[in-house]
Amino acid sequence: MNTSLTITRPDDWHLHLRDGPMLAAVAPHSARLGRAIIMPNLVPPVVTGAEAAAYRQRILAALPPGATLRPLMTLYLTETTDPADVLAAHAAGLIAAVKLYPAGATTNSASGVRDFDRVRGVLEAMAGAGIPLCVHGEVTDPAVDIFDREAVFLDRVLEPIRRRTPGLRVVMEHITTRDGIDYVRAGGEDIGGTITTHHLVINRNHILAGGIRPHYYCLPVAKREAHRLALLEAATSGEGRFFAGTDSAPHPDRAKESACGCAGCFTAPNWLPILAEVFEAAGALDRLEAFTSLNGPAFYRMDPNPDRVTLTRGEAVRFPASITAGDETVTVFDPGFPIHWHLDD
Ligand SMILES: NC(=O)N[C@@H](CC(=O)O)C(=O)O
Ligand SMILES: [Zn+2]
Ligand SMILES: [Zn+2]
Repeated sequence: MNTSLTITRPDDWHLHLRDGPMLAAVAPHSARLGRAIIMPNLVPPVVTGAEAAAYRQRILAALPPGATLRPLMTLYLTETTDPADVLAAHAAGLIAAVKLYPAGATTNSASGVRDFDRVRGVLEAMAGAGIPLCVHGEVTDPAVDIFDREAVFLDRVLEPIRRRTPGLRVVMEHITTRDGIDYVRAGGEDIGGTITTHHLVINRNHILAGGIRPHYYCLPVAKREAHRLALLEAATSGEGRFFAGTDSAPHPDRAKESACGCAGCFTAPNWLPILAEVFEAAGALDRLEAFTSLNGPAFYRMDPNPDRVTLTRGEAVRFPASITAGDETVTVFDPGFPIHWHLDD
């Protein structure tokens, strides 16, 4: 049995760092990554290149001394986004991607896209410049069952967009279904997909059986076990088009433990040890590095990080159940089984 594993320093290709006191509290938990794609769904959202530059400075200021994390900024796509601003921000090295939220699909998505025809010009400009579009892939049609919203999005929204925008590079974020896995697999060189740690661990029973568990509620909502197994198979396959994006999405406990609890799991403190445990159980520890450290940069056309980290297996590790952010507490994702791996100092 492996007792230690040295891999290229991991990246996180989907991370929410928030702002203000929450940013100050959560940023240190991602400080030892190589890079992270920073989600722009602040209130108000990060829409322009200038806003992304300012947010990047706030993130850097929140990181502890010696942090290795390099934030890769994204812009929040709106129906009034200016293609020239996107191109300029990308050309200046300020942004790595643009994020598409269907309006109303998830946390802080009210400024997102309602009419996809209105973003045609931006998407064509992005295709021309090779700028990836990161997609929250769920339809918002209230007539569609919440467990079907990802699969329906592929047919109704994503496939038409990709067909009429040749060359557009797309990351299907936080895939939760076998349909999503199959779509990305069949989609050619221009599409990749992130898979979260929590979706490799929980299915919908974890949220709903034996009492409602708000800390397992995130969007897209976890699906039935067969889907989790499809995600696990894809993540551990080593295939280049699948890579780790934690979607670590901290919310105050007060906002989650509520009659209308908000969506998001906070995994930044323990996602890598959990992944090591999950890959070990699947007999795929030798493919962890591809998922956390190699496939993502290859899709984003970047080099892997130049340095390495070591994970060590030992006694079960106790992670804090929650952290403090200003006056709030934020519960850390509990995988529900012991974790024996930790990241060495
Ligand atoms: N995943 C979530 O459940 N929540 C994310 C938004 C998102 O990534 O959809 C958040 O910002 O809280
Ligand atoms: Zn999302
Ligand atoms: Zn997210």
